[in-house]
Amino acid sequence: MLDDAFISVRNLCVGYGTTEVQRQLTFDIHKNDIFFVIGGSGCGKTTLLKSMVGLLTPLKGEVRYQGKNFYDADEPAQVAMLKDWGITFQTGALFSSMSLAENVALPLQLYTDLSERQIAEAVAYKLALVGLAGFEKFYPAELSGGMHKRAGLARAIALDPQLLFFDEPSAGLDPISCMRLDHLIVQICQALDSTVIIVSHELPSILSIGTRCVYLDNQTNTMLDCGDPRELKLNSSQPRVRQFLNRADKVEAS
Ligand SMILES: Nc1ncnc2c1ncn2[C@@H]1O[C@H](COP(=O)(O)OP(=O)(O)OP(=O)(O)O)[C@@H](O)[C@H]1O
Repeated sequence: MLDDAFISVRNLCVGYGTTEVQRQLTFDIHKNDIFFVIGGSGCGKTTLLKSMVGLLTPLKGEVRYQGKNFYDADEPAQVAMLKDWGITFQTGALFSSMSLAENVALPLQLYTDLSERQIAEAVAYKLALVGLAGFEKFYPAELSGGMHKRAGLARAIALDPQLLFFDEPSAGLDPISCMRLDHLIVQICQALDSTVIIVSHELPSILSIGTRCVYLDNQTNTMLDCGDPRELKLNSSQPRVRQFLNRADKVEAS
C-alpha cells in the first residue's frame, strides 16, 4: 500500500446478490485528488460508488478510509465517517417540499449543535459558494437544472466534508454549465481541503479537472487501468482505455 493513500481499495468485488458487477479492484485515492470513476455504460460505476459510501456491502475485499473500513466499524464510528462525507446522487438530490435554505440547513440541524442563527449564516455562506446567494427561499421546482445541481452541491458541503462523492454531477447540463460546475468543484475542493470522487462520462471534465481516474471495463468486469487521465489518454497500455479517453471509434493496438 502506498504510504500517502487517503483511501485504499483492495481486491474489492461489488455487485448484487450472487452477481459480481466488478471484481478485483485495487487502487488508491490520495488526499485532495479529484478522482474520476470512468467506463462504458453499465460497467458498474454507480455500484462501486454505492459500495464506497456505505450503501452496498462489498461481496469481497475492502475499502479503507485513512485505515478504517466503514463496514467493519461500529455504529458511532460509521456515523462519524458519514458526517465527514458529502454525497450527491444523480436523482433525488433535494427535498422538493423544502426551500433551498431548508434543504442546506437539514444536515446542520441533524448533526450539529449550532444555533439557528449560526445555521442561517452557514447556509448563506454555502449557497454563496455555489453562486446561489439570494435564492434561499426558492423551492427546487423553481430552479433550472444547473441551479439544481449547484444547490445539491451546497447541501453536500453543508458539514464541510473531507470527502465528496458525486454521481454524474453534470448529467443533463449544457457544455458551459458543465465547465462552470467543474470550476466550482475545484474551488470547493480547495476551499474545504477536500478529496473528491466523481462518477462521470464527461470527457472534457475528466481531462481538465481529474487528477486521477480508474477505468472499469464492462467486458472483463474489472479495472483495466488507473492513473492521471491525461497520461492514460496518451500512454495507457490498455487499448480500450485509450479508446475511451480519445473518444475513438476503434480500438487501436498498443
Ligand atoms: N439494484 C440493483 N440490483 C441488481 N442489479 C443492479 C442494480 N443496480 C444496478 N444493477 C446492475 O448492475 C450493473 C451496473 O450498473 P451501474 O448502474 O453500477 O452501472 P454504471 O456504470 O453506473 O452505468 P451508467 O454509466 O449507465 O450509469 C448493470 O448491469 C445494472 O443492471
